[in-house]
Amino acid sequence: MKDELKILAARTAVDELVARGRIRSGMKLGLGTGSTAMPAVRRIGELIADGTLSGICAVATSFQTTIACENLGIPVYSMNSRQIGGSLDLAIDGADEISPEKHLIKGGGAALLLEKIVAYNSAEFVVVADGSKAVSSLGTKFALPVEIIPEARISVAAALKKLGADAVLREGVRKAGPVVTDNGNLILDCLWASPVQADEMEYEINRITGVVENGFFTRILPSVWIAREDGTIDRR
Ligand SMILES: O=C[C@H](O)[C@H](O)[C@H](O)COP(=O)(O)O
Repeated sequence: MKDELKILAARTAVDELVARGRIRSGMKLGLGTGSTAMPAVRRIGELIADGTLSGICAVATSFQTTIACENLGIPVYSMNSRQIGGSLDLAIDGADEISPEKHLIKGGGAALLLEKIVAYNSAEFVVVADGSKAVSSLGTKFALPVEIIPEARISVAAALKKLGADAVLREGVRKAGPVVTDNGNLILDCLWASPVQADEMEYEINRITGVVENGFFTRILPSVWIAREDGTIDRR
């Protein structure tokens, strides 16, 4: 059921954005990571294949999405390429949690760094999700991913403790040892005993030496498509 809702949110968002001209031929698009972003990527691939969209230049936010784009025939470029020039027209992605003020937690798939570079350098940011992602507050349920330089594992965990967070090193699944991100870093997953002010915490965590990025996304206001269990779409 949840998978169907993810597909519904993703496809509805892409189709409405195309119908309203917010996704157009020739655009530079950021493509997110994860099980909800993927059907959006697939839909964009279909619209390229049937000729509805042409001249799309995409930036993928992970190896997973890069491989999907290769399979779907979506042209992928680096943010630094001449075609992209460091900024995008629109980025579309999933989220792990969405607060009422549309602050996000992202990075459940450890792709937060490139996702944030892409989102924060896009003129428009679109988030697609199933209803389970809409929450009343952030910090106490889904652990905030923090990408760190491996050598700073202990010192960053201690600094996060001073910010009230219990930080746990993310372990690999079907791999001995920790998760290593696409950028060669580690992930600390952080939980607080009570809800946190995400915009302040996004800033404070990134001041810790050895932190590369954290999964709070508060500095760009996304347009959100959430598929509810009854099959309706909540647009925020
Ligand atoms: O690192 C992964 C990303 O931030 C994902 O967009 C996020 O974890 C949501 O993933 P999913 O749509 O699979 O729940």
